[in-house]
Amino acid sequence: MFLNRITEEKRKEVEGLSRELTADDRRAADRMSSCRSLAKAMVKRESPALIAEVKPASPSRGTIQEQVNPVSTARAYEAGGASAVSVLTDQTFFHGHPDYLRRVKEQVSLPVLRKDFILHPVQLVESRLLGADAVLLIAAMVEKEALKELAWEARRLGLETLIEVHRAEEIDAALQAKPDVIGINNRNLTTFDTDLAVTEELSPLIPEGIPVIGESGIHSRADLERLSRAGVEGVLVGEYLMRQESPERAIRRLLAGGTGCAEPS
Ligand SMILES: O=P(O)(O)OC[C@@H](O)[C@@H](O)c1c[nH]c2ccccc12
Repeated sequence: MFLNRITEEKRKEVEGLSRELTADDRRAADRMSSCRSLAKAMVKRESPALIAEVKPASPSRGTIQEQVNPVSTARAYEAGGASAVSVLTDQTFFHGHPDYLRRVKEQVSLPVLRKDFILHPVQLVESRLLGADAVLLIAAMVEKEALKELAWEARRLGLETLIEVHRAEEIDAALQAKPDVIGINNRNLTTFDTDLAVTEELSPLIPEGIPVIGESGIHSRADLERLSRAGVEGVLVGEYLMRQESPERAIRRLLAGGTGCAEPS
């Protein structure tokens, strides 16, 4: 199962990081601060706020974009009107890279979300050093107490948290960890089935006052409107944007209406 494989892989990375990060690195992370807020960027205007993702590949789709230039992609996202950028830093399954995040943070002025599989605090220190403003935590990946501790440690380091749920049973653990943003993943990380109905079912179960975003499987203006009707403040879009010749125009179309059709390539 995918989550088990990824957990195994991440445990190895955690061992490496624990050896590599020096006491100086850890002190530097403690002193860093961020002034770009993902949660504040999720305020609802006419259409939901858009988090645009730099996603070179995925386990369900294989390679999405062969030659990725994370900086020009993120710049195009910003120019098109995205409210935040998400950067996959996992190399093994998503062909991302930690350095992509560092470079994107330097070159765009939007809040930057680190998309990876975090199960140990040392990955939060690394995220802070890379310049992440927020990190993804996946409720299905860790026990309830561990989720709380990771979220607490993230906050201590000045990182916001996007806590992701896919099943109603995970919502309580997510809320107890006091996330800055809740993400409802429309994709099941075991079967990779993706269904926008997941956001429609779970969104009413989340109390007011915390920004909610719908994640995965958004390919058109109609999809975005559907999630907007389900009450989300934001949406997270990866593959669709990575396949567009002009991600900038694609975002404009998603946010401003139009046909929602993919551009001819
Ligand atoms: O490419 P899509 O279908 O637009 O999905 C983006 C994003 O939601 C997806 O990449 C994602 C959601 N949760 C994750 C957790 C880890 C890695 C990736 C993800």
